[in-house]
Amino acid sequence: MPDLHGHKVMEHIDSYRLNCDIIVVSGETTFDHATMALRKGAQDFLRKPYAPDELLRSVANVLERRQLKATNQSIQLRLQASESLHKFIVNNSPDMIYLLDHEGRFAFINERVKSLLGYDQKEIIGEHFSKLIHTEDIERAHFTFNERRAGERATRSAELKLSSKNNNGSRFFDSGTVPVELSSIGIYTTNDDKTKSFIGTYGVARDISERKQAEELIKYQLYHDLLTNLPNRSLFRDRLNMAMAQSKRSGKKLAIMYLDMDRFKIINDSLGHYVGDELLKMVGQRLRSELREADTLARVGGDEFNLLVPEINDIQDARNLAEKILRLTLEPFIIKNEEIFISFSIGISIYPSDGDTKDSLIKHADIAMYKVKNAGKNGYAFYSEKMKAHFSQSLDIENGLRKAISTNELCLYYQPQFDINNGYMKGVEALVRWKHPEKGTIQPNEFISVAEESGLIIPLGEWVLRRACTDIKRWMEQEGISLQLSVNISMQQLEMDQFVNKALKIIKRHQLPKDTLELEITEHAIMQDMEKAIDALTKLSHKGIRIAIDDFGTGYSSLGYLQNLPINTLKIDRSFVQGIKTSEDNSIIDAIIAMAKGLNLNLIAEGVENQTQIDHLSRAGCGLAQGFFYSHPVPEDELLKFIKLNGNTNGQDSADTIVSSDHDPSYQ
Ligand SMILES: Nc1nc2c(ncn2[C@@H]2O[C@@H]3COP(=O)(O)O[C@H]4[C@@H](O)[C@H](n5cnc6c(=O)[nH]c(N)nc65)O[C@@H]4COP(=O)(O)O[C@H]3[C@H]2O)c(=O)[nH]1
Repeated sequence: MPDLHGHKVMEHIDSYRLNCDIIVVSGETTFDHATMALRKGAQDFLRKPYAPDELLRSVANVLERRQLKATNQSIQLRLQASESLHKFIVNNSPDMIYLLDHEGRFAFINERVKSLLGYDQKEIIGEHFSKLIHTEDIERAHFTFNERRAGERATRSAELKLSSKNNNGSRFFDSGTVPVELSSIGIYTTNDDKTKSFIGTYGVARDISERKQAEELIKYQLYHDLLTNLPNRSLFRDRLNMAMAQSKRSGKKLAIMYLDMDRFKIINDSLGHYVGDELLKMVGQRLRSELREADTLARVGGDEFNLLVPEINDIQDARNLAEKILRLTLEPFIIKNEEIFISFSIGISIYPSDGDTKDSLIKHADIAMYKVKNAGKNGYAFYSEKMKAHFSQSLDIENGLRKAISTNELCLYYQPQFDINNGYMKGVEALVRWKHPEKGTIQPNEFISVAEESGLIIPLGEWVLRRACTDIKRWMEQEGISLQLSVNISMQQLEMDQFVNKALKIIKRHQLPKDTLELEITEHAIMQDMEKAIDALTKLSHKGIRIAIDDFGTGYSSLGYLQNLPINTLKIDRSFVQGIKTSEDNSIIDAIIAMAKGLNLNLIAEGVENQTQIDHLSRAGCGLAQGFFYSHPVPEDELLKFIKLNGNTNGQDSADTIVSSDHDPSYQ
């Protein structure tokens, strides 16, 4: 190359990064020249003159090196790819992967530590594992890692709680804490003498927050009422157990309150289940917000709540709280723009004086609550031993009555009703009796109230109505007797949505003439739910069923409400009739009769026992009467015997015989 220096050629090759190897063949023989050429990238330097073999060897060497270099490069590339693949896999693992040295310090941790606990990897490398363990679990963590040192096998996985960097990660189950399932394997090296030395720990920690959350939810559901989010019966009993143990130690009393929402069923039935549910939620919230942290309010049934008040000084504390709860119900609850007023019947039992087991305390509070219900609701009562005797008696009656309805132990007696002026029998009132196989005949006063409390009045009332209609229909068809029939119904029956339809069905099936049946309901019962009463009674009245107000004068004694009700008859209560002693001093009963006449209602006096009463009633203008003066309630056969004897069907003849019966123990 006469015009170009070899170095220039090499610079050119270098600047264009030409993929070729250079062997310099030069006439320059100095050492400097040769090193310069090699420094600039020549693979070999041959001095001229050279032997061809020498050049061939040099080319072969360069080619061989070139081949080796290419192989080396490809191995390196593969290694790099494999390393980044492993790095990718490790760092993108859903689990935290770590390596501890023999002192328990992190030698490696994957990137998962950032998303899981908020730390950068470099903040953790070199730190002791305890930095990541929640303080509660430090001891367990040490145990886990030490256990691993005892053998080569992986430890059984342990559940631990880790702490996050900033204790406010919202994704964490319990703020700042991440539950993990951790497994670890000891790493050992084999010494020259074949013994093994521990050099560290390799392990994986898996986030189990979701599983724990699900477990926690299941646990919550087991111990809470999901509608109100209040504790349920199980949790209440647990807390009561604990509170009793605490009371035993401290010597302080505790109170249990059994709260039953009055008339919830009616609200639920009339306004619908949505309103009922909302009401329960709102009631729970209102009560809860006024209680102390340590008190436990639980929902234990549809409309029943239990309240545990631990550590009271004396029963005055419980009294104050019960009064406060009743005050809280004075404000209405507003649901769907509707104002709903509620009240509670509250029974209270005190530990240790009213029981030393949780069952007895709860039961006694329940008994006291029933006492309040029977006394007119909306109040509270403390349990007493006397209540228990009454309660167990009621329970016996309830159980017996339940059986009696299905085994036909009930029967009907009939008490005739007479026209005062001519003595004609106009109708009969059906009165239920319980023919107890051991106790003999039981009077309704002993079981009607229990039937009402227990809800048994519904099947009982249905049985009475059906049987009375069957009887009167038979008398009409077989004996040619035509009488009016009075049947008692209770408010609970009226409140039942299906009652009207059921009653109409029974009457239709028996094809009773219009106006034959008169349903009697007490003034007091109507007042319990005036709206419902008006609605149901109006429907019945439109179908030709007569309505009578029983025990008139004992309730509100106001005629104002009567104008809204489809009433045909007022039954003057026995107490007024029995007040008639002489013919002069009877202003109250005279006023009642005058009012009824003013409203154009039929009047029937109950409990007439003597001629003086008859005379006065007749003078005052009361048309009908029933009572022992004429007849006690009698069984069907006696009634029919009397009618046959007197030919006394619906006012054809006059009654001059007093009907009596030795079947009824009330006859004297
Ligand atoms: N001292 C006295 N008492 C007289 C006289 N005349 C009648 N009585 C009694 O007065 C009660 C009249 O029935 P009530 O006012 O409807 O009062 C009834 C009624 O409220 C209820 N009852 C009876 N049967 C039924 C029924 O089938 N359904 C419902 N819901 N209640 C019923 O039980 C109450 C008591 O019934 P009974 O024991 O049969 O008592 C009857 C009757 O025996 C009298 O001259 N003097």
